[in-house]
Amino acid sequence: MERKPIIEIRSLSKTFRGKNAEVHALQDINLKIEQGDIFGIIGMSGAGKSTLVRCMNMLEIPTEGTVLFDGMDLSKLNRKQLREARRSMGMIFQQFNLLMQRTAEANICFPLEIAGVDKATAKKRAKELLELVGLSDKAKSYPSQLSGGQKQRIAIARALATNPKVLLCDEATSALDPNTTSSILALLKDINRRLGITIVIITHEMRVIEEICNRVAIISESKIAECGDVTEIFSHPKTPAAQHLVFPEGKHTTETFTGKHAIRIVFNGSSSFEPVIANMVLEYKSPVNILFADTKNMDGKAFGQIVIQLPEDESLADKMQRYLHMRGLTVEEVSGNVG
Ligand SMILES: Nc1ncnc2c1ncn2[C@@H]1O[C@H](COP(=O)(O)OP(=O)(O)OP(=O)(O)O)[C@@H](O)[C@H]1O
Repeated sequence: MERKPIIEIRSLSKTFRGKNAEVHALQDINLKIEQGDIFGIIGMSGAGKSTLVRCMNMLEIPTEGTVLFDGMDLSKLNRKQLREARRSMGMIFQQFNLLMQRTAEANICFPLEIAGVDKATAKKRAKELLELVGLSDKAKSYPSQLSGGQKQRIAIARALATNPKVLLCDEATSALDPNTTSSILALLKDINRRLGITIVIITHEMRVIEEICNRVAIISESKIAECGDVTEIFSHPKTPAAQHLVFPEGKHTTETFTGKHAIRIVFNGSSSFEPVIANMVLEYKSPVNILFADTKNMDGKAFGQIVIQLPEDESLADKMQRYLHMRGLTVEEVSGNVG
């Protein structure tokens, strides 16, 4: 059953007009982000990711096209309505953007003060949120006294203060070390599960998509190159932009397979990361030649591809192919370049 889109983008383009030149930052973008998604938008630097996320809350006004938030066309709202809609979309940034002269607690209270919430209620909410992000003991600390990961936790608490339906994250982990990145991603996942908040993540890091997203859009040169379930895109990247992200340069082989019975095994997450080829060799007591391999283990599931050369013997090669099929793997004969 299709869930309701919380954000829908239709035929969106954004052109920046400078004195001498125009930059087409986004061209004909169409996207549906459904309620409860952790939706990743990945692309190289300059691809248009930040512009896209800023168009979602109208921090950037699209040149053409429509942004529907919870069914409302944002371009049709008056200023007051747009302010209200924006309160339903929290945002966090790479550089945290905390107010340095305010304590952690006062930073979290800030959007509530702007929304006209009384001080006591705002403080109570800040206390709950500090607990949620695991920093109850830092209420009175100033940003300069906090680590990067702690600052991002405070920024997340602040973004959640007004009970948003969506949390927009613009490179939220790019300034953090790998361990801190993991802990922030785990917190975002927890927020998504416990509070049902839809999360949109802009990133240039594959690991962010791998660790927490269920849907992904790959943006390349101002356009959406591919969009879909993370498992589907990772197992069958179709466009060069997606292939480049999933199997980065250097991992491709330029070798040409001319021999008989070269097969490509695609791991699409439906099988666990068991040593399937080793087991097959043991079962049939005949070696196979691994010609190319690029697999990754995500959540205990295997993704990627391996190209192997099966034995010359037709009936044995046939049996081996069936063995692999039985284990839920996609197997196809290849010749030529597999990269
Ligand atoms: N305010 C602006 N005025 C003019 N050009 C802009 C403006 N903002 C972005 N651009 C241009 O639009 C293009 C897309 O930029 P954007 O910041 O959205 O990319 P990005 O994918 O987020 O890249 P990065 O990860 O490096 O931030 C770039 O060519 C950028 O120079």
